[in-house]
Amino acid sequence: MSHSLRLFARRYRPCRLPYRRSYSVRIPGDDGQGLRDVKTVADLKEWQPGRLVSDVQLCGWVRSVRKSSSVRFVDITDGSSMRPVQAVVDKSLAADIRPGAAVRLTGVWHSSSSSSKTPPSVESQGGKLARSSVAGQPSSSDVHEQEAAVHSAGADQGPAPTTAELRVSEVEILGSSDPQTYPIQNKYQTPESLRAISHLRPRTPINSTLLRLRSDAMALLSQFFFQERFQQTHPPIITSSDCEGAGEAFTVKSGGTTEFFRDPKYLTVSSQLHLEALAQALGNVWTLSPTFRAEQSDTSRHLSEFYMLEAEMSFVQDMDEVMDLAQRMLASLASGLKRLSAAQELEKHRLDSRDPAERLAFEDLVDPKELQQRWRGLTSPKRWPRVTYTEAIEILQPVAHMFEHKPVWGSGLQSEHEKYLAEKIGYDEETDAFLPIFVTQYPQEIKAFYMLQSESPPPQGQTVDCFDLLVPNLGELAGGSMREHRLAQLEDNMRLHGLEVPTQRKARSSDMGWYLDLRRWGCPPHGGFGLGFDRLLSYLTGVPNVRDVVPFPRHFERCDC
Ligand SMILES: NC(=O)C[C@H](N)C(=O)O
Repeated sequence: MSHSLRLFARRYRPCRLPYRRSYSVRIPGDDGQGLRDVKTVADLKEWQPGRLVSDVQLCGWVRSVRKSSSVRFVDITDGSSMRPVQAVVDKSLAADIRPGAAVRLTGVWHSSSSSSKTPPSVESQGGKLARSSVAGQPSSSDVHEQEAAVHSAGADQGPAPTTAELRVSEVEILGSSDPQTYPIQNKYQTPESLRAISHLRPRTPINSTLLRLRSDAMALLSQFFFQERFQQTHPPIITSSDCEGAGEAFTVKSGGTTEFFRDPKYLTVSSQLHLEALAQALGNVWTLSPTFRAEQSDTSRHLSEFYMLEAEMSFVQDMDEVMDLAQRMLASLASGLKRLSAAQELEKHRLDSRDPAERLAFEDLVDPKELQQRWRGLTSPKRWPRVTYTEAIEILQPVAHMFEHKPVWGSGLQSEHEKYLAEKIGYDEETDAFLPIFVTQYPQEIKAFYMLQSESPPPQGQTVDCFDLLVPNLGELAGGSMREHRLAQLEDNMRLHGLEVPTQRKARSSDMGWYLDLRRWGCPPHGGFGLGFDRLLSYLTGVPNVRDVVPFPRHFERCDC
């Protein structure tokens, strides 16, 4: 090594980065090397070091404050668990600890039985008595009272067993809050009223848990596809085509007077066409991307901006393989979620909730028995039922009087039909479960131009190799198909659907020439599906309105912040 190189090497010798904790909980002596894996409130609540530990630092938001004559019982959350952790703060230090405030508290962590001051019974705004569970000790897990709502009561009583808590010696207010104006109340707030404050809604216990479940689901899906050797890809959001057939597109406009991209462009209604291009290079691909539809449907199932999970498989000839993948993916997701805290907390705290406001919030969700039937169906080892569209119409026609729209071969299935089929065909008596069902081979005319014609259509008319995945209450959760991979047939399909078939490839073309190109060079048989991620979450959690599983919902006439 030359002298100058040696000097350079010495000067820029790699050194260990100084370790800075960026977690909400800090345990003294933890050098970040994983000696103690206590990083969040969720970890802290579980932590049983078997001794008192001083200088524990806890950052979080105050969920509630309860008063006794000498101390304040403060519930602190950092968003990592549905239930807060309890901090006990001397009255003299607690003046600015208010619901909603961001704080850093330092103190001694007690995780075993010791003597402590016993707090009062507390009464909520609604006048209902909120009880604590452990020998009269307020526990972070069962009462959530606004400071303003709490009546100071009773003298201190003798020693009692305690739950885990931080006995605080130092208080820092990192972001103050005025409880008189703070819109998140510890009383029941309807889903509609919370939707009007979507920037604050995630601070409520159920909504923050739903967002954690959403995050868990994304991680599990990434893991699933990674193990299946699918490549995760990023198809574009701005696209040149609005004629995919999936729904009304939003047009993209810049502020200026000229057309920014020369031709009109749109927000994507589905990543499928671009995924097909990527699948022809990478094999099997998937994405979980924002998708936009300008439909004016003001229903509990529709959003203008939603996340769609789409997968595309190359060298697949049999649509059963695509449906098998969809089933395997959902089963793996549901069983993975069951092992993680967000789903477990939603299930457990629905049963053990003592706070009247929280109980009311849980009552807004689908009945727990039905929810269990859904999860049992999703994780069932049985193959989910598969019926053709023609068979589905035959099932629906004898009960046509039950529906507003007549089930007729050649027309699309209405959501009332889909829900009926899902309940009728999907219910598995043996396991008391709702298996999702696949309805396959719809008439060609009512489906998108890219779908492959079925080889043996029914006498009623031509069908295509496609499927919809239906579940009770929600209807369509996913849709997929085999794609027409032959150029001439694809062009015919486009004409049949009234789409212009581009004759020449033009530079910067906004037509479908690029999509036809894919058929010109090495296009194997392929197929895939798209699944409404937000709908899936609403199905899994029992949240009846898809607007409540999305942090910032956008839908017809609403795009608040
Ligand atoms: N990737 C897919 O198959 C989804 C389909 N393009 C749809 O929008 O329903």
